[in-house]
Amino acid sequence: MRIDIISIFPEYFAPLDVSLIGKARERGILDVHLHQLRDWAHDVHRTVDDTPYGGGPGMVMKPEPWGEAIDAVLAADQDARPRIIVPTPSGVPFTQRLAMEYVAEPWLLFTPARYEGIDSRVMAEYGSRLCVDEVSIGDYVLAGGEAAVLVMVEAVGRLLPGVLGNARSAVDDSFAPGEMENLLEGPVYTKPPEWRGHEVPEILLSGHHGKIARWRRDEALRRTARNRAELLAALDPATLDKHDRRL
Ligand SMILES: N#Cc1c(-c2ccc3ccn(Cc4ccncc4)c3c2)n[nH]c1N
Repeated sequence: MRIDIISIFPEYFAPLDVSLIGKARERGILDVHLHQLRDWAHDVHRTVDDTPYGGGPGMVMKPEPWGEAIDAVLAADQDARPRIIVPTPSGVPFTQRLAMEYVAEPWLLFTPARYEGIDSRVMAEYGSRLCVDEVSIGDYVLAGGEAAVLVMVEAVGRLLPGVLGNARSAVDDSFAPGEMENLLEGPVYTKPPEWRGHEVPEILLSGHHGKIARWRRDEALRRTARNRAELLAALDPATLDKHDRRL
């Protein structure tokens, strides 16, 4: 997978050099290209923003630098087209299901903005011939889109084949479509078996895999009911057995 990111703060993406995503890049599973938007702002001050038409607070990012920057990225491979992802508080929710959709794409282009966002004509221009998604990582307001891109790149990158390794499957993740969709993962434990008077639940030491699976599902349902009761309402009744309904 290729990922391009255009930003006025490319240094914001240093975390993509480390850990899971960093290793995926070293192994050639993921290819990340960072671009400084100001390289396409040609005035002496390399200006990328201006006052909003119609008045109002803040500044809006000018269309010209973005258009030239996106054109330059598209020119990198004229036989392919990236899916463009625009982080914005006004976007559709970024979910595990959307992450799974994105991991199937060979090329993603993220356009994290600052100020009040990008002149709307930019995505109108590319939306006529490319897939352009406006996406939000949650119902709170950030100062810009870079943190959202870090979140999305990690959520998508960890799903790439070979990144999590054989020891870990994304199938068991909270929210993963299928059995875990709309369910939170339950508690986890490791050695020692007793720590400051707290013991590991006996069932997890039993070696009885069927009972352990049942216990984990019960704990997932309990935690979901406690922390995200609204998700229970969205549970597919077909995935609930009579034991679940007893809880
Ligand atoms: N994804 C996502 C986001 C953002 C976000 C993303 C991109 C930009 C660019 C600029 N801003 C600042 C801003 C713009 C408009 N209204 C208020 C603040 C951004 C915020 N905030 N909250 C989220 N969940």
